[in-house]
Amino acid sequence: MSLPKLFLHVQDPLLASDLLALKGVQQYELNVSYQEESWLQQLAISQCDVAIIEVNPADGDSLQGLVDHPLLSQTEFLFFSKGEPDPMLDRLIQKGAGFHYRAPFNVKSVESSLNEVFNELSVPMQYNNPQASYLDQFGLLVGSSCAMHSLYRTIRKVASTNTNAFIIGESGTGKELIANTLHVVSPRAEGPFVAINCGALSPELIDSELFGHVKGAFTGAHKDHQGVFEQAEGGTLFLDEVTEMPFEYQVKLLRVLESGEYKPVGAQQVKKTNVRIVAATNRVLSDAIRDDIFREDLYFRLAQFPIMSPPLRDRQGDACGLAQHFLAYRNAQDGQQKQLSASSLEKIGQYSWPGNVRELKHAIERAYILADQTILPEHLITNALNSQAETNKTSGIPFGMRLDNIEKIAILKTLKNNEGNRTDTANQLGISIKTLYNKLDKYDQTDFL
Ligand SMILES: Nc1ncnc2c1ncn2[C@@H]1O[C@H](COP(=O)(O)OP(=O)(O)OP(=O)(O)O)[C@@H](O)[C@H]1O
Repeated sequence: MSLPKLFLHVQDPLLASDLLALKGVQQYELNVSYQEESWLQQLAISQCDVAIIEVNPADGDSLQGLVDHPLLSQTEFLFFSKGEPDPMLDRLIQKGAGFHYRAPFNVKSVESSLNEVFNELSVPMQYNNPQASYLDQFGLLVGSSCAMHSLYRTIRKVASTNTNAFIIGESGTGKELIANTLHVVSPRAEGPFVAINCGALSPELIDSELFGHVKGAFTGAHKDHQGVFEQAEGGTLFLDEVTEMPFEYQVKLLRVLESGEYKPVGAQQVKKTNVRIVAATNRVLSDAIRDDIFREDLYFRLAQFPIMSPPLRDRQGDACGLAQHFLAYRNAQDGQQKQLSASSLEKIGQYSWPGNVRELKHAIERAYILADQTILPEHLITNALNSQAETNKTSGIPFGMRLDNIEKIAILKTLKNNEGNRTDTANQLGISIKTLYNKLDKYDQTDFL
C-alpha cells in the first residue's frame, strides 16, 4: 500500500529542519513546496493527506481560496503562524481545517497529530475470514480506504460545530448515511434525525410537510400537524435532493434559515427553530444554479461546510470489502454461510460501480438470492459486469422465487436501466413515485446493515 502523503510549505529554515527531524514526518511520503508558487495550487495537484503550512502575509489568496475548496475537507491542515490576528485563518480553523500552531512553536506537539492521522490512513487491507466484515466503521459508514478515512475526519470536524453542511456526491455513494453519521457523532445525537426527500414532496402539502399546520387551517386539517422543522427540533434535519425542491419553496426555506423562524400553516405565532440542516444533492451544483433549478443564495446558506461523498471507484479496496461486509450481514440474518468465489471478488474489484454502493449492495443482494452456496461471477448482475447473465437470470425467472424478490429485481433493474431516474422508473413500472421511494427505502433498511 502506498504511503500517506504530507505537503510541507515552510519558509523558516529552522522550523523546517525541526519538522523534518520529526519521526511523525518521516513516516509520510514528503512533498516539499516550491516556495514561489501558490501552496493551494500545488496542493490541489499533489492531493496530499496532510499539509503543514507556515502562513505569511502574502498567503491571503491561498487562505481565501481554501475556504470553499474541497481540499478543506479532504486534507488535514497544520498551520503555523507568528500569532498575528488573521481573520481568514480563524475562519478556516472554525470550519474545521485542522490545527493552528502559534510561535514560539513546540514542534513535538505536532508529532501526535501526525501520528494520529497516519494511523488512520494506514489501515491494513488484509482479507481473511469470508464470514466476517473486515472494514472499518465510523458511525453508520463502512470503509477502510483513504478516501473514507478522509471523509470520517471531515465528518468529525463538522460534527463538533453547529454549521449547516451540504453533501455533494453521485447517487448511491451514501449521502444519507453521511448525514445520519454526522448526526450520531454530534452533540445533537440525543435529538431527532429527520430526513425528507425534497423531490418527493407533494406540491399541495409541501407547506404543511415543512412547517406543519394547525387544526382547521384548511379542509381536512382535523388536528395540529408538526412539520419537519418541528419534528427535528434540537436535532438534525436532512434535506435530501434539495435541488429538486420547487423554486418558490427554496425562497421560503432560505427565509427560515436566515431568520431561524417559521410559521405553521394557519398559525398566528411564528416558531423558533433549533435544527442543524444537512442538505444533499447528486446534481452538479454549478449547472443547477446556472439553469435556475437551484438558488445560489440558498446554496451559500446551506453550504457553510461542503462535504464531498466519494464515488466507490475512488475508494481503493472498499468495493470487495463492502461486498464481503454486506454478505456477512446477510448470512448472519439468515444463518447462512454463502461465500464469494475468488473470481467474483476479482470481478467486483475490477468493475467501476457507476451506481456506487447502492449498486453493489443490490448486486450482492441479488447474488445472494440466486446463489446456492458460492456466489459466482454470473450471479453478480449488473449491466456492465454481466449483461448476458442478467438477461438469462432475470428474464427467465427461477421457479419458486419469492414474489417480493421478483418485484425487487424488477424495480432495481428498471431503475438501473433508467440510470437512476426515479420518475421514469415509476412511470414504466406503473406505480407512483412515492410508492417507488417507499419500496427503495424498505430495501435499504431491510437488506443489510
Ligand atoms: N459507506 C457505506 N457503508 C455501508 N453502506 C453504505 C455506505 N454507503 C452507502 N451505503 C448503502 O448504500 C445505499 C445507498 O446509500 P444512500 O441512500 O445513503 O446514498 P445516496 O448518496 O443518499 O443516494 P441518492 O443520491 O440516490 O439518494 C444504502 O443502502 C446505504 O446503506
